[in-house]
Amino acid sequence: MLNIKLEKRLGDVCLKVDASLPLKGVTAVFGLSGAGKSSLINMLAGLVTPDSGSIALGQEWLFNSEQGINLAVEKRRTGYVFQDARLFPHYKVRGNLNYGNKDKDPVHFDRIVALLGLESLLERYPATLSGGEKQRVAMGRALLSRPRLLLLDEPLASLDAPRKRELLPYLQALAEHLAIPIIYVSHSLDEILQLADRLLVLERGQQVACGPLQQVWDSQALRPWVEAPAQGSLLLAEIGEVHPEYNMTRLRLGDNAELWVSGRLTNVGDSVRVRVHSQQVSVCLQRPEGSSIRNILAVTLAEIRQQDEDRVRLKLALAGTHLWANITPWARDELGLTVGQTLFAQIKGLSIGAEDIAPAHLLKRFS
Ligand SMILES: Nc1ncnc2c1ncn2[C@@H]1O[C@H](COP(=O)(O)OP(=O)(O)OP(=O)(O)O)[C@@H](O)[C@H]1O
Repeated sequence: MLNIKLEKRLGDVCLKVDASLPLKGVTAVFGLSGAGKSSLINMLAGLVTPDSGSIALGQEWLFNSEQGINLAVEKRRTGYVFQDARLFPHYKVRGNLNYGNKDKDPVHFDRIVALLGLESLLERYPATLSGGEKQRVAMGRALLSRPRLLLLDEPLASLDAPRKRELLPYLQALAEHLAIPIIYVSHSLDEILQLADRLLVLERGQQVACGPLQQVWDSQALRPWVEAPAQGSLLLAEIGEVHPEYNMTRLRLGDNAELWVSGRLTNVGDSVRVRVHSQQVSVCLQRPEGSSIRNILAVTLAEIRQQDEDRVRLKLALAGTHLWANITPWARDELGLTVGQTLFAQIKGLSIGAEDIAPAHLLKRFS
């Protein structure tokens, strides 16, 4: 495990983290600006010294205040990728990749180049690369030093939306193939959904949650920062078949429940996690007939929570998990909802697209 137990005063903020992370997989660190995300990974890298605590990577102490251990940056063997790629403009991509890399193993070099799709870029200068390509080179350089821990500080933050979409599959490939812990700082839940299998949430330096993504997503920890339209449930599903006539795919949820989503997912049998926006879920007392809505699921009302003046959140038990629906207080009163009753949840097929579906290989492996 990567065991982190740290305290550090940073001006008005006291950063306090106590987390135990697996030695594989992506842990996203989420929090508002100033929450302490960068300070945390700077402490893991050895760039900032904690006031007290310890960091153990497997059997080795990187830092232990009681034992007086504080491994130097270069001895920690962490790879660090910043928001901007920080490449040397006068070196070609090949030179940038090899910079500071004493290990000249060509097999390792080729593997990293292939993983990040850098083959055709090797003889180009950074000035000729897109923002996404530069970040791929920065990741390659970090990985060529064979790090034991990879730290990514909002690597997509400086990119526009198309470049972000272009880089995501490479990050997903890293998450799948690297057998080291990856700490990914982000304040984008979309990115976190696509990449992370664990989530650590910081609020003004305090760790308010740390655990498997689905668990933290479902807890109250994220609620204060997620605007109502972005609220949603994360469900685990298995890809079923593509519709023979329409551009839609069936996902299997368990207990014979299924969900039709937009688009064609052809990896039948693969596990995915799927986000269902709470605003896109409505409920009926009887199974509706003649509806345009493709997904009508029998659910049990598990909880009714008044979120604010305008919104009531319903927790709906379904196939061993649950789904959240946002409705108005008026609808709650008119339907006379009570906990324990059977309802029919309706979810538009069009409301779940590619950006809501992410591979769940890591989640499956570590759960
Ligand atoms: N050396 C320092 N001395 C005093 N205060 C500091 C120091 N370093 C960081 N801080 C403060 O600690 C808090 C956390 O900073 P940090 O950069 O870690 O936050 P962050 O979550 O990464 O924010 P952002 O998303 O804006 O990058 C901020 O209020 C910052 O001003």
